[in-house]
Amino acid sequence: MKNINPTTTKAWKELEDHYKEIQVEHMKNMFNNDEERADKFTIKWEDFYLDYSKNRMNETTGKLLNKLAVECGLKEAMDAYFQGDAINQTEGRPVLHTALRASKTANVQVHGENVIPEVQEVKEKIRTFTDEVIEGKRKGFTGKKFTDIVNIGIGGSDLGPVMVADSLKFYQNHLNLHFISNVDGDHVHDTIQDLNPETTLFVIVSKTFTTMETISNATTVREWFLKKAPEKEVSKHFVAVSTNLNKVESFGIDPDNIFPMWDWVGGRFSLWSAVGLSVALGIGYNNFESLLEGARKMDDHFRNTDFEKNIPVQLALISIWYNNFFGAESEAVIPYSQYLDKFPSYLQQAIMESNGKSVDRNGEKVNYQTGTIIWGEPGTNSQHAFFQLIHQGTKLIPADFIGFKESLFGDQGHHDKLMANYFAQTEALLNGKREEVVEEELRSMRFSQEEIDRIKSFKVFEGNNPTNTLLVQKLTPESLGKLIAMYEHKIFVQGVIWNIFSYDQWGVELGKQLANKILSDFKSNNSEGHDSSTQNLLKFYMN
Ligand SMILES: O=P(O)(O)OC[C@H]1O[C@](O)(CO)[C@@H](O)[C@@H]1O
Repeated sequence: MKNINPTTTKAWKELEDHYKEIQVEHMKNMFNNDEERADKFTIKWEDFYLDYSKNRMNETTGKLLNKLAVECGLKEAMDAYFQGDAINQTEGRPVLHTALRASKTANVQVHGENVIPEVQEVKEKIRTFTDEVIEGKRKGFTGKKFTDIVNIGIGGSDLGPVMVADSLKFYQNHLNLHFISNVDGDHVHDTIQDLNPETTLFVIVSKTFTTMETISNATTVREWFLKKAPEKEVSKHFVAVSTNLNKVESFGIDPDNIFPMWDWVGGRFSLWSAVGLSVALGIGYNNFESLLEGARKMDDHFRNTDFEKNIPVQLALISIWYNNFFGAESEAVIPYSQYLDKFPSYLQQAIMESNGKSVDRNGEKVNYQTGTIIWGEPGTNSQHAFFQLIHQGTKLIPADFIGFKESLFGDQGHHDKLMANYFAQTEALLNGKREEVVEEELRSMRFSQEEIDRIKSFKVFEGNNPTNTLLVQKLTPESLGKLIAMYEHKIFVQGVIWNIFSYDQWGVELGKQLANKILSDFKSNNSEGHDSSTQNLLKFYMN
């Protein structure tokens, strides 16, 4: 991979000059001056329709952004990513979540060995296990069928599975899924209080099996279970997903109940592995396979499509355009589906843990902005919460609008209302509302000229707010797989151009270390050795 400071490329310099022209242009005029604009900035692929014409860009912008990608060596980097080069250099590992959904006949080499047969073996294990639990062949210690599945994990070992389980709830079978992540005891106790140990299966997910939150929650749950069942029955009710087989066994989990994962899969990209076991249990193995199939199709699209028509590449470049040239700090993701409620928080980890870096691949401090802040909520709820700021605030907030042509329950009346809002918002953000229109409207409502002059400025919308509109046929396991993989590849492209390592997360370590120190301070009632603010707070807490 090339280690190029993107600001030193020719394309960057040209984009800086070009920005000065675009910055003062209103998108409304861009549409008025070019009848074909919408078609030019649309990518149709499978059941995805991406319209990115409502962005503050023209054809020159597109060309320069693509040139930037070429100069930063994106194509070579993509080859390195898919073929298993150790692109996670600070941890010396390849980044191969794509291998988890590759076809059976693929050949992906890690340290000279094809990993696909191993991946297939674990998938078979997931299939057999989930079928047995769903069909009631695998039973609890009193011979009853399982009714509840509890996933215990945090970060990538929670957010991916919980988001997918929530998003695909429509496809869920009779098993009830629960997720425990926070080390807050109220989370675990609130969850287990209504559960029956005889019919509950616990899936402990931790890549390292050392994470404080997960091990604490798993231990609490195990103690709770042992109040009702003898020790030997743990094997019927506890399974684990991890790379750390020794630690799992010493926790007391039967080796047959361990689903391995690999260090070449990052936690926040691991839902495609056995980390998705709870999902497979909840929606059945075939639906889980469809999720993977969708992601594989997006991998193929990303790998084999020219940059100009490549969905993840275009989304990444547009995001860089706003982040690095317009100075936008955040991006909103607004799914028009209540089922995608957890999608923005899933993306927060995926995007911010990956690209929230300030040192480049040469170990130098960067002199440009990197990772964006991600936030969002489903439409239409978000419209009644924070859209005021997007429409009339002082900040530029590019937004992705994700919608579906078909609703799942088929209530067309509701769906039309939902989608009317989805289309209306992007139109309003684009066009805004001019002063003359406001005046006209107030006049027709019989406001006096004096009143009109007093209030009209508050009712003006400048518009020119950028959005990407992604319209997908229907929310299915396959289309969700495509959607997640689309953002995964967007993350990759941005990391390449920003010349940062997207697949480590050293920034979360310091807090963990200090928490362990403070925990031991509690035991000895010691508040010394901290800054005076922390010291005062510790004293107040401990006394
Ligand atoms: O799966 P583990 O090892 O318990 O780690 C959980 C999470 O902790 C992190 O390392 C840091 O938050 C994430 O990257 C990871 O997804």
